[in-house]
Amino acid sequence: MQLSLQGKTYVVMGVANKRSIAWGIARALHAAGARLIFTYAGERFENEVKKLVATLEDDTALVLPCDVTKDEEIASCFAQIKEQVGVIHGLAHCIAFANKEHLEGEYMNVDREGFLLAHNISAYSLTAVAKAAKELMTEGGSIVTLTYLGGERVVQNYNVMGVAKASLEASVKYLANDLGKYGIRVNAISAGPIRTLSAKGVGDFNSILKEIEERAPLRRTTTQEEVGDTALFLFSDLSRGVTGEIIHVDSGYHILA
Ligand SMILES: CCCCCCc1ccc(Oc2ccc(Oc3cccc(O)n3)cc2)c(O)c1
Repeated sequence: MQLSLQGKTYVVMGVANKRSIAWGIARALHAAGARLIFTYAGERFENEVKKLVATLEDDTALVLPCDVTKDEEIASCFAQIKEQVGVIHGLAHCIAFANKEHLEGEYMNVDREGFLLAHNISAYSLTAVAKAAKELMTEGGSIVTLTYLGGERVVQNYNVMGVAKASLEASVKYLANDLGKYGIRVNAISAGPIRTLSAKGVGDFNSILKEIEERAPLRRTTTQEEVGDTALFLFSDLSRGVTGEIIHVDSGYHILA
């Protein structure tokens, strides 16, 4: 058993820039020899993603648009992937969104539209892409998504994103149950806070980084590379017995009261 992904193909959804966790995952998979397909949502990310992918010097990589709020975009994206590569061995789902004004202050300020938007993009999208990816994972495979402690217990300001992450984490388990018989595993990485473009949308982000450096068992914050390495484990055969699991890569912070 080993960590090599030579001859395998993975879809990485959600790279926005070089600080994205998705990019940390992509670099780990690339280093292990995987072929990568990237999807992004919104024209504004296309150039940034293509520039980043070019640095991998892998001309087999593909970059496709995929707005996960539209079923027809998911269908056409995976139809293109099927046409170009045929079989995939896994998918990294690094997609979430909530309106910024609902990511500070009181949770119950959220309205119906904001609640549904957060759940549509941050929770349902995993189920939607898993359904499409399953058809291409004819040799089995592994699906990994990203979650955060605020989905397990109250973290001030995380608010509706926490409620959506609770839904995402339950989805991981129900999808693991459905897909196990097809040889497909479904897991989540619960990452400690990392200064990404997304993190800019959450209120009082800086104070939580400081608290982690002072109190987390490892006395330091989480890095993109650490998350990438755990994702590599979850995509490799070394984790062949693991499914429906949430692995915390957070310097141990989640064990504290
Ligand atoms: C108060 C909690 C501090 C730690 C938050 C760690 C974290 C950082 C970023 C995370 O990912 C998102 C993704 C989208 C998101 O919604 C956004 C992001 C930017 C602008 C905007 O309008 N919405 C908020 C967080 C995430 O799920 C968790």
